[in-house]
Amino acid sequence: MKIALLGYGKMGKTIEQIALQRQHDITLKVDKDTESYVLENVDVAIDFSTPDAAVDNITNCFNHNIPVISGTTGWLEHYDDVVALCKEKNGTFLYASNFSLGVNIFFELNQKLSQLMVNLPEYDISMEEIHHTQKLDAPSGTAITLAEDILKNSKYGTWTLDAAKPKDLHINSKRIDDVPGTHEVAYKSSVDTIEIKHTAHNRDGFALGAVIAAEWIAGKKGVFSMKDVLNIG
Ligand SMILES: NC(=O)C1=CN([C@@H]2O[C@H](COP(=O)(O)OP(=O)(O)OC[C@H]3O[C@@H](n4cnc5c(N)ncnc54)[C@H](O)[C@@H]3O)[C@@H](O)[C@H]2O)C=CC1
Ligand SMILES: O=C(O)C1=N[C@H](C(=O)O)C[C@H](O)C1
Repeated sequence: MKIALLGYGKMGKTIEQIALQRQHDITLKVDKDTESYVLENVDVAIDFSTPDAAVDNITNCFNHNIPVISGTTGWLEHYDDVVALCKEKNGTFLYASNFSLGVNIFFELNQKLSQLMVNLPEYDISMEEIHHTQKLDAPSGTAITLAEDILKNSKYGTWTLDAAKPKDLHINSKRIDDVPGTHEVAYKSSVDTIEIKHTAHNRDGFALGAVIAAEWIAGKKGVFSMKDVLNIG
C-alpha cells in the first residue's frame, strides 16, 4: 500500500518503520513545515499530528477521496462534524484514541467491569493516566474513552480533571519524563480495591495497530472503529 503520513513526529516515525517492515511504501510525509502538498499516489493516509492540525488534515483526505486513519487526540469536540462530513463526501474514516491491541482488550475489560459494578455504588471510581511531558492534551484520549464507558454504568455525572469534584469521575493526569502511556482504573470501597491497568512499554503497539487498521480499511467506505478492525466487542 502507498501510505501518506500526516504528522512525522514520534508516532509518524514509528509507523514508518512498521509500515516498511510490512512491505508498504511511504509516498508522502507531511509535517508542520510542509508548505503545501498534493495527496497523489496515496492509497491511505494516517494522521498522527496535533490537536490543531487534525481536522484540516482529515478534511483534506475526504476532499481527495483518500481513506484516513486518525490517531491524533485532543480534537474530539469536532468528532461529530467530521463524521457528518465523511458521510456527506462518501469518504472513509477511522478514529481510535488508542490503536494498540492491548488497550483495545483493556477497553473491553473496562466495559465489562463497569457493568459488573453497576449496582455497587459503595465503590468510588478513579482513574490515572501517565504520559511523557511533551504530550499536548490532558486527559489522554484513551482516558476519555475509558471514562465515557464507565459513565454509562456509574453514579458520576461526567469526568473531571479536578479532584475536588466528588460527584464527577476524577482522572488524575500525570506527565513524567518519557512515559509512553499508562492507564489505570480503580474501584475503591472501605473494604477493598479493584484495579485494572495497562502499561505501554514503547510506541510499537500503537503504530502496529494503526498500520493494521490502514490495511483493513482498503476498499471500504464509511466510518469505522477499532472494534470493526479487531472484530471484538
Ligand atoms: N491513537 C493512538 O494510538 C495514539 C495517539 N497518539 C496521538 O498522536 C498525536 C501525535 O503524537 P506524537 O507523534 O507522539 O507527537 P509528536 O509531537 O511527536 O508529533 C506530532 C507531529 O505533528 C506535526 N505537525 C504539526 N502540525 C502539523 C500539520 N499541520 N500537519 C501535519 N503534521 C503536523 C508536528 O510538527 C510533529 O512532528 C498526539 O495527538 C497523540 O496524543 C499518540 C500515540 C498513540
Ligand atoms: O500522546 C501520546 O503519547 C499518546 N496518546 C494517546 C492518548 O492520548 O490516549 C494514546 C497513547 O496513550 C499515547
